[in-house]
Amino acid sequence: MWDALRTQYDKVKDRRFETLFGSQRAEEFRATLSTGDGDLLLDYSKTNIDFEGRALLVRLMEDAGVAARRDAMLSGETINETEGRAVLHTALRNLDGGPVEVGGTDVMPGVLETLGRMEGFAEAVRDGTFAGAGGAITDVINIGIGGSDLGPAMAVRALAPYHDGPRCHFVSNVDGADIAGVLRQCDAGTTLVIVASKTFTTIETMTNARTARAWMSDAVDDPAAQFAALSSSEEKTSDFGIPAERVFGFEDWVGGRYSIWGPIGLSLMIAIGPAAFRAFLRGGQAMDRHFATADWFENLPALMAMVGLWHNQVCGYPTRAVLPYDDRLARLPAYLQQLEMESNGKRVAMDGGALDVPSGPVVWGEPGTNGQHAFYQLIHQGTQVVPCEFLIAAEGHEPELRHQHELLIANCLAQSEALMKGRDLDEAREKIAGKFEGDELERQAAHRVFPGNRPSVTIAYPKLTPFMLGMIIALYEHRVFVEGAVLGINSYDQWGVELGKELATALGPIVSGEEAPDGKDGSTAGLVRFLQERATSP
Ligand SMILES: O=P(O)(O)OC[C@H]1O[C@H](O)[C@H](O)[C@@H](O)[C@@H]1O
Repeated sequence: MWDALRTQYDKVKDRRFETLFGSQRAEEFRATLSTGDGDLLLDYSKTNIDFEGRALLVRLMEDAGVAARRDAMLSGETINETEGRAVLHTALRNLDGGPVEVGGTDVMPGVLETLGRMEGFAEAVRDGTFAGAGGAITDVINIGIGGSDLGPAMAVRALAPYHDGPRCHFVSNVDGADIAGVLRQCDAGTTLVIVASKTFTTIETMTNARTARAWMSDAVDDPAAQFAALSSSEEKTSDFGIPAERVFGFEDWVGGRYSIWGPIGLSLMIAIGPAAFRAFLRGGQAMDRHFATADWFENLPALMAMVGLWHNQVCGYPTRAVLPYDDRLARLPAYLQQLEMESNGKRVAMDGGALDVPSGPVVWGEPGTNGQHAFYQLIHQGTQVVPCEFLIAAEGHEPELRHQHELLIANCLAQSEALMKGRDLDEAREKIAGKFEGDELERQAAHRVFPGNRPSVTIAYPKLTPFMLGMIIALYEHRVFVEGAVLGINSYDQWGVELGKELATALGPIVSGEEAPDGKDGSTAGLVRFLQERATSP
């Protein structure tokens, strides 16, 4: 099927897809998920995918058995084969969807019980029933990294208009600068520290948690009373001294980068309240139902995956830019970097054999319009094609600034139009005709040509509500699933992060001077010496 797709690409690669727009293209190459809480539209008509290409992409998914694998995931089978686990983050948002079994046991009673405990605790923090030594909680610090940070940090920022709880801070980096900057803003007597770590062994998180505990001990008599833990290892949380009533556990079938929907979302729940958090879950659930049942031609995650596979594995475009025209989604690109690149950045298929196609693009991005004044130059005129993904809401949360939102929309739509249409030499000449002549006119005009024919998709929605954010995140999760299933890889392990961790542990005593850097390569040893010699504090 890849060969057929490559042949299709060779056939269409010099065609300007702008010319495809005739009677029906815009309607045929978009899909909408309509719900009572808002509609989500995916427009992928500004790509070089035509009816033939799309039919081949659907066959690619069918040949890979994506539907069967999807059903296996949703019904709790052990699809994460390299770790021997089910993949069931969908159960965390299965609010009224009936039983989900893992190994013959329904997991839903446990999921709903934990959700209820989280809600009770979040309410108590919000209404002051749960207080610190100095009174009602004013600040919450979530200490976690990777999946235990990026989800809540992204969502808390995205849903800022719904905040009516204490302030939320996020500490992730082992660089002391991160925690020092946050602690400076908080009063220990009125701060709740949430230690978020699925494994409760991650060195950055445990180091920051100990620093926070020491800071708290200096100010309050019982620091453990102002700590909560989110983890799948309840034994380790009690070793750290966090009482069971403030430990919110989850099972190993929730992957770190898919964990925002459960206990790892506690800081978000405290910020926006349990009702809004449930709306977020319902948004995810609406996308799950759509993904499980919609025809591939209408299925948003599948269509997003088809576009992704076409651009990276078939056309060979090495990166993809995520460009939210929604400032509160500023952390979405970072969140998606983990979701997509940690899930599908793999060179070996499930059977251990090498992949014969690229493993997925580098994902990057920044909110618009900021990026327009920075890296869009390369997107428009650089030598490589960067498929773009635009996100835009019909309205913002600032009705009094409607004129600014209209400018935002105009800019977003202008970018995808410019990428598609470009500007040819004649138009470029015309623009500057009065200013230059002869050879100089030719030279100057060449710099003002935009090749165009550069693909993008646009995701549009009414407003960034908790429900809508839930739909958007679940859309991306299932897109990753479909791409991984087509590539035949396991999207749910992450062995690629292990080697660096092992080497960092071994380098610890060398950096602190307890051991000599003997045996290290010359570059590493030289860097250790340079940094040791220039450190002025012990
Ligand atoms: O939640 P934790 O167990 O502390 O893990 C935090 C993160 O670190 C690991 O190295 C993984 O690469 C991530 O997938 C994970 O989200």
